[in-house]
Amino acid sequence: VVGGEVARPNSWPWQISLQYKSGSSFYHTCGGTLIRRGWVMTAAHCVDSQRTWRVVLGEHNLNSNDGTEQILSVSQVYINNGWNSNNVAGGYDIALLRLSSEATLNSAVQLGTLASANYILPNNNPCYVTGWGRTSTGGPLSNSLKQAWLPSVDHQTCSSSGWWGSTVKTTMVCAGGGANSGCNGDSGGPLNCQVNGQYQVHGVTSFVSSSGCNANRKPTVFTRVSAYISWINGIIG
Ligand SMILES: CC(C)c1ccc(NC(=O)[C@@H]2CCCN2C(=O)[C@H](CCCC[NH3+])NC(=O)C(F)(F)F)cc1
Repeated sequence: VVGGEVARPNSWPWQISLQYKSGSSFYHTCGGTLIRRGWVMTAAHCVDSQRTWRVVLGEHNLNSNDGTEQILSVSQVYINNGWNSNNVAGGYDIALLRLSSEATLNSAVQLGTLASANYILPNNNPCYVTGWGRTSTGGPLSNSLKQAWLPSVDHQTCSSSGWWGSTVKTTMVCAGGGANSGCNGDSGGPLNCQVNGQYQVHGVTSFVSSSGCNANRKPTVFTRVSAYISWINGIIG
């Protein structure tokens, strides 16, 4: 997350850290959202390689014991059939992770509320991007979970010339486009938008400009969760 601030610990209790094993250690690689006690939603591009994954719930500082963490392994990865790892602009950048055991819900670990099927955010809807991703283009990951104010940008604006043009599809959500943005390592995490006074998960962090995370008029692009509700329900039942 570029810009914004460190979040109050566990104030986004559905945010998870997706980590992969290398040697005898695990490393943060992506974010995700806890959507059922045994299921996490993330980005397909986060899990389209063969690795040993684990999910950390109730995380705040990646490098210290907050006392609220629950570490669960991943028993199955479901990548949307439409995903093409050579074409992030094609969309379908969404995956589900079956956890090997169920999360315990408490003040630090809660389920995210997903957007309603087919719901389209109006322009400039209040939203926050959250994650442990780079804090500047090419910079380091954040030790602590960050949040940044990132109002939605409607498709008409986001797909116009000077913005993303035809790279962005209607199955995506844009947000930001100024000084604040998501950045590498925030992938797969939630775009948290306030609808009817409730924070709901409307996006899965998918891509930013390769010329810079907070490039002007290149909003952070998210998979539009409301386009995939039936796919999600078909898998988690
Ligand atoms: C032109 C279009 C197809 C296109 C648009 C944006 C990009 N962006 C990028 O490649 C930048 C640079 C590092 C990773 N990255 C990204 O945007 C990666 C997704 C890469 C998927 C492809 N392997 N996503 C993120 O960093 C994010 F924003 F989700 F946290 C690449 C291609």
